Amino acid sequence: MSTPVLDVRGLAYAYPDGHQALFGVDLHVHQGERVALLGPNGAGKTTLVLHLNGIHTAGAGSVSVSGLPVEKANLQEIRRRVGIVFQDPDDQLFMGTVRADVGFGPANLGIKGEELDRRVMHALEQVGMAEYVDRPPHHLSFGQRRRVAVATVLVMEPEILVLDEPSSNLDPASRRELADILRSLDVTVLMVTHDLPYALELCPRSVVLSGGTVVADGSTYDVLTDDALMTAHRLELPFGFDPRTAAPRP
Ligand SMILES: Nc1ncnc2c1ncn2[C@@H]1O[C@H](COP(=O)(O)OP(=O)(O)OP(=O)(O)O)[C@@H](O)[C@H]1O
Repeated sequence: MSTPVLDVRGLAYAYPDGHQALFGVDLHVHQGERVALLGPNGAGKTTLVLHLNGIHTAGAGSVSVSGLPVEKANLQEIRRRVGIVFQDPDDQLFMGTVRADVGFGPANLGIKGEELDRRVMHALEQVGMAEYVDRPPHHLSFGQRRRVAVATVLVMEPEILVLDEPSSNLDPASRRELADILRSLDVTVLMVTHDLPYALELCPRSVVLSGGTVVADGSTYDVLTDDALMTAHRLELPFGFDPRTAAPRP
Protein backbone atom coordinates (compact mmCIF):
# COMPACT_ATOMS: atom_id res chain seq x y z
CA MET A 1 0.00 0.00 0.00
CA SER A 2 1.10 3.62 -0.50
CA THR A 3 2.86 5.58 2.26
CA PRO A 4 0.19 6.86 4.65
CA VAL A 5 -0.26 10.63 4.76
CA LEU A 6 -0.36 10.24 8.51
CA ASP A 7 1.62 7.49 10.18
CA VAL A 8 1.51 7.30 13.97
CA ARG A 9 3.34 4.35 15.53
CA GLY A 10 3.49 3.35 19.15
CA LEU A 11 2.94 6.92 20.29
CA ALA A 12 3.17 7.38 24.05
CA TYR A 13 3.13 10.66 25.92
CA ALA A 14 3.15 11.80 29.53
CA TYR A 15 2.51 15.42 30.52
CA PRO A 16 5.23 17.13 32.55
CA ASP A 17 3.23 16.47 35.76
CA GLY A 18 3.61 12.76 35.05
CA HIS A 19 0.07 12.14 33.79
CA GLN A 20 0.30 9.51 31.06
CA ALA A 21 -2.18 10.54 28.34
CA LEU A 22 -1.23 8.22 25.45
CA PHE A 23 -0.13 4.59 25.64
CA GLY A 24 1.24 3.27 22.35
CA VAL A 25 -1.18 4.71 19.79
CA ASP A 26 -1.07 3.46 16.18
CA LEU A 27 -2.94 5.36 13.48
CA HIS A 28 -2.44 5.22 9.72
CA VAL A 29 -4.44 7.51 7.45
CA HIS A 30 -4.17 7.37 3.67
CA GLN A 31 -4.56 10.15 1.16
CA GLY A 32 -8.14 11.25 0.61
CA GLU A 33 -9.57 9.46 3.65
CA ARG A 34 -11.90 11.25 6.03
CA VAL A 35 -11.48 9.80 9.49
CA ALA A 36 -13.35 10.70 12.68
CA LEU A 37 -11.44 10.52 15.96
CA LEU A 38 -14.00 9.67 18.63
CA GLY A 39 -13.75 9.04 22.35
CA PRO A 40 -14.96 10.22 25.73
CA ASN A 41 -13.70 13.30 27.54
CA GLY A 42 -10.10 12.83 28.62
CA ALA A 43 -9.44 10.01 26.12
CA GLY A 44 -6.34 11.72 24.71
CA LYS A 45 -7.75 13.03 21.41
CA THR A 46 -6.39 16.56 21.77
CA THR A 47 -3.10 15.24 23.08
CA LEU A 48 -2.79 13.08 19.96
CA VAL A 49 -3.71 15.94 17.63
CA LEU A 50 -1.11 18.20 19.24
CA HIS A 51 1.55 15.66 18.23
CA LEU A 52 0.60 15.88 14.57
CA ASN A 53 2.23 19.24 14.02
CA GLY A 54 4.86 19.07 16.73
CA ILE A 55 3.20 21.09 19.51
CA HIS A 56 3.85 18.02 21.70
CA THR A 57 6.89 15.82 21.18
CA ALA A 58 6.47 12.06 21.29
CA GLY A 59 7.66 10.47 24.55
CA ALA A 60 7.99 7.18 22.70
CA GLY A 61 7.06 6.05 19.20
CA SER A 62 6.88 8.22 16.12
CA VAL A 63 4.67 10.44 13.99
CA SER A 64 5.32 11.16 10.33
CA VAL A 65 3.45 13.05 7.65
CA SER A 66 3.89 11.82 4.08
CA GLY A 67 7.09 10.13 5.21
CA LEU A 68 8.53 13.21 6.94
CA PRO A 69 9.09 12.65 10.69
CA VAL A 70 7.54 15.21 13.02
CA GLU A 71 10.67 16.54 14.69
CA LYS A 72 12.21 19.90 15.41
CA ALA A 73 14.26 20.16 12.22
CA ASN A 74 11.13 19.61 10.05
CA LEU A 75 8.59 21.69 11.90
CA GLN A 76 8.12 24.42 9.31
CA GLU A 77 7.36 21.90 6.56
CA ILE A 78 5.26 19.73 8.90
CA ARG A 79 3.10 22.73 9.84
CA ARG A 80 2.50 23.43 6.16
CA ARG A 81 1.50 19.80 5.59
CA VAL A 82 -0.75 19.51 8.65
CA GLY A 83 -3.37 22.21 9.07
CA ILE A 84 -5.18 22.20 12.41
CA VAL A 85 -8.47 24.06 12.83
CA PHE A 86 -8.92 24.55 16.55
CA GLN A 87 -12.27 24.52 18.27
CA ASP A 88 -12.29 28.26 18.97
CA PRO A 89 -11.85 30.27 15.74
CA ASP A 90 -10.65 33.21 17.81
CA ASP A 91 -7.46 31.23 18.54
CA GLN A 92 -6.70 31.52 14.81
CA LEU A 93 -8.00 34.97 13.86
CA PHE A 94 -6.05 37.91 15.21
CA MET A 95 -5.55 40.37 12.34
CA GLY A 96 -7.63 43.40 11.36
CA THR A 97 -9.25 41.88 8.27
CA VAL A 98 -10.19 38.47 6.92
CA ARG A 99 -7.73 39.07 4.05
CA ALA A 100 -4.85 39.66 6.47
CA ASP A 101 -5.74 36.63 8.58
CA VAL A 102 -6.02 34.25 5.62
CA GLY A 103 -2.90 35.76 4.02
CA PHE A 104 -0.83 35.57 7.21
CA GLY A 105 0.56 32.05 6.73
CA PRO A 106 1.47 32.33 3.03
CA ALA A 107 2.90 35.84 3.55
CA ASN A 108 5.19 34.34 6.19
CA LEU A 109 6.42 31.92 3.55
CA GLY A 110 7.34 34.90 1.36
CA ILE A 111 4.33 34.75 -0.97
CA LYS A 112 3.13 38.22 -1.93
CA GLY A 113 1.36 40.38 -4.52
CA GLU A 114 -1.01 38.75 -6.98
CA GLU A 115 -0.09 35.22 -5.98
CA LEU A 116 -0.95 36.00 -2.34
CA ASP A 117 -4.27 37.55 -3.41
CA ARG A 118 -5.06 34.57 -5.61
CA ARG A 119 -4.42 32.10 -2.81
CA VAL A 120 -6.39 34.10 -0.26
CA MET A 121 -9.39 34.42 -2.56
CA HIS A 122 -9.26 30.75 -3.55
CA ALA A 123 -9.25 29.64 0.11
CA LEU A 124 -12.14 31.99 0.92
CA GLU A 125 -14.10 30.74 -2.09
CA GLN A 126 -13.62 27.16 -0.87
CA VAL A 127 -15.43 28.06 2.36
CA GLY A 128 -17.97 30.41 0.77
CA MET A 129 -16.56 33.54 2.45
CA ALA A 130 -15.03 35.48 -0.47
CA GLU A 131 -17.42 38.39 -0.09
CA TYR A 132 -16.20 38.97 3.48
CA VAL A 133 -12.54 39.42 2.52
CA ASP A 134 -12.29 43.02 3.70
CA ARG A 135 -14.36 42.63 6.87
CA PRO A 136 -12.82 42.57 10.35
CA PRO A 137 -13.13 38.99 11.67
CA HIS A 138 -14.65 40.24 14.92
CA HIS A 139 -17.62 41.59 12.96
CA LEU A 140 -18.47 38.10 11.72
CA SER A 141 -20.72 35.51 13.35
CA PHE A 142 -19.20 32.51 15.10
CA GLY A 143 -20.04 30.20 12.18
CA GLN A 144 -18.53 32.65 9.70
CA ARG A 145 -15.38 32.93 11.85
CA ARG A 146 -15.13 29.13 11.92
CA ARG A 147 -15.22 29.08 8.09
CA VAL A 148 -12.54 31.77 7.91
CA ALA A 149 -10.45 29.72 10.37
CA VAL A 150 -10.78 26.78 7.96
CA ALA A 151 -9.63 29.10 5.14
CA THR A 152 -6.53 30.18 7.12
CA VAL A 153 -5.53 26.50 7.08
CA LEU A 154 -6.61 25.65 3.50
CA VAL A 155 -4.61 28.57 2.12
CA MET A 156 -1.46 26.67 3.12
CA GLU A 157 -2.57 23.80 0.85
CA PRO A 158 -2.16 21.21 3.62
CA GLU A 159 -1.95 17.48 2.97
CA ILE A 160 -4.05 16.75 6.01
CA LEU A 161 -6.75 18.90 7.53
CA VAL A 162 -7.32 18.27 11.23
CA LEU A 163 -10.50 19.69 12.74
CA ASP A 164 -11.20 19.84 16.46
CA GLU A 165 -14.97 19.74 17.07
CA PRO A 166 -15.87 21.49 13.80
CA SER A 167 -19.63 21.38 14.38
CA SER A 168 -19.62 22.76 17.95
CA ASN A 169 -21.68 25.93 18.49
CA LEU A 170 -22.99 25.97 14.92
CA ASP A 171 -26.68 26.33 14.17
CA PRO A 172 -28.18 23.49 12.11
CA ALA A 173 -27.87 25.34 8.78
CA SER A 174 -24.24 26.34 9.44
CA ARG A 175 -23.47 22.80 10.56
CA ARG A 176 -24.86 21.41 7.30
CA GLU A 177 -23.09 24.07 5.20
CA LEU A 178 -19.76 23.25 6.85
CA ALA A 179 -20.37 19.56 6.14
CA ASP A 180 -20.97 20.41 2.47
CA ILE A 181 -17.73 22.41 2.41
CA LEU A 182 -15.73 19.61 4.04
CA ARG A 183 -17.18 17.06 1.65
CA SER A 184 -16.24 19.21 -1.35
CA LEU A 185 -12.57 19.54 -0.36
CA ASP A 186 -9.99 17.34 -2.00
CA VAL A 187 -7.95 16.84 1.17
CA THR A 188 -7.36 14.15 3.78
CA VAL A 189 -9.40 14.91 6.91
CA LEU A 190 -9.01 13.87 10.54
CA MET A 191 -11.93 15.18 12.56
CA VAL A 192 -12.12 15.08 16.36
CA THR A 193 -15.76 15.12 17.32
CA HIS A 194 -18.38 14.23 19.91
CA ASP A 195 -21.03 14.83 17.23
CA LEU A 196 -21.61 11.22 16.20
CA PRO A 197 -24.20 11.92 13.47
CA TYR A 198 -21.68 14.36 11.94
CA ALA A 199 -19.01 11.64 12.03
CA LEU A 200 -21.39 9.22 10.31
CA GLU A 201 -22.32 11.78 7.68
CA LEU A 202 -18.80 12.88 6.84
CA CYS A 203 -16.33 10.16 7.75
CA PRO A 204 -16.53 6.62 6.38
CA ARG A 205 -13.97 5.56 9.01
CA SER A 206 -13.79 6.17 12.74
CA VAL A 207 -11.07 5.57 15.27
CA VAL A 208 -12.08 5.40 18.92
CA LEU A 209 -9.54 6.51 21.50
CA SER A 210 -10.23 5.71 25.15
CA GLY A 211 -7.90 5.86 28.11
CA GLY A 212 -5.03 6.83 25.80
CA THR A 213 -5.29 3.78 23.53
CA VAL A 214 -7.08 2.97 20.27
CA VAL A 215 -9.97 0.67 21.16
CA ALA A 216 -11.66 0.53 17.75
CA ASP A 217 -10.79 1.40 14.17
CA GLY A 218 -13.31 0.60 11.47
CA SER A 219 -16.26 1.84 9.51
CA THR A 220 -18.16 4.59 11.30
CA TYR A 221 -21.37 2.66 10.81
CA ASP A 222 -19.89 -0.44 12.46
CA VAL A 223 -18.52 1.60 15.37
CA LEU A 224 -21.78 3.45 16.01
CA THR A 225 -23.85 0.26 15.84
CA ASP A 226 -21.58 -1.70 18.21
CA ASP A 227 -23.65 -1.18 21.35
CA ALA A 228 -21.16 -2.89 23.70
CA LEU A 229 -18.26 -0.78 22.41
CA MET A 230 -20.31 2.40 22.61
CA THR A 231 -21.38 1.75 26.20
CA ALA A 232 -17.92 0.66 27.33
CA HIS A 233 -16.39 3.93 26.10
CA ARG A 234 -19.13 6.37 27.08
CA LEU A 235 -20.18 7.09 23.51
CA GLU A 236 -23.85 8.02 23.29
CA LEU A 237 -25.96 8.72 20.25
CA PRO A 238 -28.30 11.70 20.48
CA PHE A 239 -31.86 10.87 21.52
CA GLY A 240 -33.82 9.52 18.57
CA PHE A 241 -30.80 9.12 16.27
CA ASP A 242 -30.34 5.62 14.89
CA PRO A 243 -27.42 5.08 12.52
CA ARG A 244 -29.25 2.05 11.08
CA THR A 245 -32.02 4.24 9.77
CA ALA A 246 -30.16 7.56 9.30
CA ALA A 247 -30.96 8.74 5.81
CA PRO A 248 -27.96 8.50 3.50
CA ARG A 249 -27.14 11.73 1.76
CA PRO A 250 -28.29 12.00 -1.86
N1 LIG B 1 -1.48 20.06 30.46
C1 LIG B 1 -1.82 18.89 31.01
N2 LIG B 1 -1.18 18.41 32.09
C2 LIG B 1 -1.51 17.23 32.64
N3 LIG B 1 -2.50 16.42 32.16
C3 LIG B 1 -3.18 16.85 31.08
C4 LIG B 1 -2.89 18.10 30.46
N4 LIG B 1 -3.73 18.25 29.40
C5 LIG B 1 -4.51 17.16 29.39
N5 LIG B 1 -4.18 16.31 30.39
C6 LIG B 1 -4.79 15.01 30.70
O1 LIG B 1 -4.54 14.12 29.62
C7 LIG B 1 -5.68 13.30 29.37
C8 LIG B 1 -6.08 13.46 27.92
O2 LIG B 1 -6.56 14.77 27.72
P1 LIG B 1 -7.04 15.29 26.29
O3 LIG B 1 -7.31 16.76 26.41
O4 LIG B 1 -6.09 14.83 25.25
O5 LIG B 1 -8.43 14.49 26.13
P2 LIG B 1 -9.56 14.64 25.01
O6 LIG B 1 -9.83 13.27 24.51
O7 LIG B 1 -9.17 15.65 24.00
O8 LIG B 1 -10.80 15.11 25.86
P3 LIG B 1 -12.06 16.09 25.52
O9 LIG B 1 -13.03 15.25 24.74
O10 LIG B 1 -12.57 16.41 26.89
O11 LIG B 1 -11.56 17.29 24.78
C9 LIG B 1 -6.74 13.72 30.36
O12 LIG B 1 -6.72 12.81 31.45
C10 LIG B 1 -6.31 15.10 30.81
O13 LIG B 1 -6.70 15.36 32.15
